Amino acid sequence: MSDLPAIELLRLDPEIPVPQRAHESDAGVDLCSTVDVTIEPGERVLVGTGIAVALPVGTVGLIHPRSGLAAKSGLSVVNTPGTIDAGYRGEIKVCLINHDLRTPIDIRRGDRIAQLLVQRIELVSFVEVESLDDTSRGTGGHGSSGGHAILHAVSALPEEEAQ
Ligand SMILES: O=c1ccn([C@H]2C[C@H](O)[C@@H](COP(=O)(O)OP(=O)(O)OP(=O)(O)O)O2)c(=O)[nH]1
Ligand SMILES: [Mg+2]
Repeated sequence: MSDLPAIELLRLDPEIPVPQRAHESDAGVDLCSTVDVTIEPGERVLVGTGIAVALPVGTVGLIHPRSGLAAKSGLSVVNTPGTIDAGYRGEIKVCLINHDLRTPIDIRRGDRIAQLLVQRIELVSFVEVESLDDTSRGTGGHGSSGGHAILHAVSALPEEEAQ
């Protein structure tokens, strides 16, 4: 499916399965927790996956949350997407967070907690200049083009409540 060579993968914890795609065209392979842990509402915890990889130079590994767990329980990844550098040979770890306001999340050893995507990247260089070219966007950002749901919600309120 990819013209990259198969990526060397080390199981640091032999009981953890080799990461798999749930379906052959899925973007990510699922990563499992090596530990049992309970994440309290609003808390975060760094969890090992028992996996190390040797990514080819010119690629990056990205750690994404799993949408099912996010929707059902509020589980996410603090630094989503996590960046796995091509030169990194340590254990892939996932910084999980419980976004639910009330309910703790129980993670069991072997649970699929996140997914690893591998993407090609450009190892660009940067050159310092005195000024940048003109564009239609210019320096506008952070909502300069409008159309934000929160603004619609506020403007839909009766005038005294919107103050
Ligand atoms: O979710 C993640 C993110 C990173 N890493 C590992 C692989 C990555 O190559 C290394 C460094 O990650 P990053 O550059 O995001 O962290 P940093 O805080 O900048 O650390 P460093 O100074 O080591 O680059 O940590 C993980 O295992 N999981
Ligand atoms: Mg870094």
